Amino acid sequence: MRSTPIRVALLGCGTVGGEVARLLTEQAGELAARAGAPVELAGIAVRRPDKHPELPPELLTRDAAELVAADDVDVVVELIGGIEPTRTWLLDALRAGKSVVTANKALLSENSAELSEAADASGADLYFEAAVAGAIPLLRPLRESLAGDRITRVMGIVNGTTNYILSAMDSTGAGYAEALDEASRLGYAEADPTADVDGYDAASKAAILASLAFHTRVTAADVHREGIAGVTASDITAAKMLNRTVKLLAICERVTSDDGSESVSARVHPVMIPRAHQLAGVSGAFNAVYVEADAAGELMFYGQGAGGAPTASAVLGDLVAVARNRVLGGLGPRESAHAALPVRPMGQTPTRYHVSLDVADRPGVLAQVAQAFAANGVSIAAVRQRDRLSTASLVIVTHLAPDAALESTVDEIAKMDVVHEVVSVMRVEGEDQ
Ligand SMILES: NC(=O)C1=CN([C@@H]2O[C@H](COP(=O)(O)OP(=O)(O)OC[C@H]3O[C@@H](n4cnc5c(N)ncnc54)[C@H](O)[C@@H]3O)[C@@H](O)[C@H]2O)C=CC1
Ligand SMILES: N[C@@H](CC=O)C(=O)O
Ligand code: NA
Repeated sequence: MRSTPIRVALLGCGTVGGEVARLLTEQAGELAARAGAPVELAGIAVRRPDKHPELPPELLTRDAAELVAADDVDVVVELIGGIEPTRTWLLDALRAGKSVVTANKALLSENSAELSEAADASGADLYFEAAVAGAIPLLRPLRESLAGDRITRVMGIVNGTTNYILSAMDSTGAGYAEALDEASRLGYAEADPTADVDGYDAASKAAILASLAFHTRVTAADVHREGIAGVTASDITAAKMLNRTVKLLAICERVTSDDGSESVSARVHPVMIPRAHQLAGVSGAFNAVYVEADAAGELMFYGQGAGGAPTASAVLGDLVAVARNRVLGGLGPRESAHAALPVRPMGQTPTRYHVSLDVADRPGVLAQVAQAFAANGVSIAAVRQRDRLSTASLVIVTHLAPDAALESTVDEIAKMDVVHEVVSVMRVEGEDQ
């Protein structure tokens, strides 16, 4: 084993950073054996040193920029979050040839091109396994194991906080605010939990997944985003009546047009899925992601998607990889954006809708509603009555159609005199058994 240590600057010592500091210290011997050199903390940047009596005081600093610039730092592990000043610190580190390990999906989904270019220019590594689906090894399989395959779809639950809330609403009927408070207390939520509930966090992750899967630069701004704030008790009830449940999904697809041209679609929104679907059984802060590839077929990745220790596991895996590269003189995977596929707008993306309506109880109403679907070119897969005793409740599930056509159909229906209330509208995935 090499005796010269790999020196690590740790930026941030909160939920994830605290666990990284603990594991780095407790498992120093094991990590050194795996990395081929001792992996040592050079310093830890924190906001309030007095709040960290558990850490050696000589390691603590309030000056992250100075720590990043220190001559004896080889690797910067960033666990603060947000765009600035972290972007500047990480660019400074990479430009100085220091490798970076980060869990910061918000930053990566906006600035990964700039960060990757800085890493390439100086011959440094940029690793970010913890940024998507916490502990689950997902980005490494996409970047490395599947580098020889053609990925067509990546779909899954990538936000633990919203999954925790939706699971609670579905199983115990717990209130939204109560479940969110609990998710924050357990360390799953972002510092500002609107990033979770409004879908920003999942959209950042979708951008990272789509970029890696389709070898194309996709940013958070390219991802269609809807959060769970609009999911009502009526939606949950409507889903239950269809033997379905509601999940917030990130869906990244390679779409081939009739002329053979390819594009990328990336979206995050609530979806009704059958209870028999494997994603329906993923509850609490767990995440699960399906990957479909031409040769590999269907793969599923499942595990803890949030929380201090699970996320720290992914960070430490990256840190060992970076340390090994330093010891052996190699480099980790580089950005792969050669395909440069265009991003398809949501309106043109094929989706399926579930629409639940309260309508006037008289003959001809169903025909009138069905006509609105037909006029927009949307074909209906199934119609049933929500309440078996009344013809005044309709549940319609469509076949695939461009999302914009489905949206205009619903707008049209909502304005009809015979439609008393649009009880629930949600996209659907998966076939009923
Ligand atoms: N908590 C989780 O389950 C997961 C978090 N992440 C990401 O990991 C990163 C960290 O998340 P958490 O640990 O949950 O956040 P956190 O809020 O618990 O920790 C961030 C820490 O950074 C400190 N900090 C803020 N500004 C600072 C500055 N200028 N200098 C030094 N320290 C500063 C804060 O005081 C806080 O202790 C974020 O990018 C987050 O998105 C990724 C996956 C899972
Ligand atoms: N806030 C995030 C944390 C992990 O990425 C989540 O809830 O999934
Ligand atoms: Na991961």
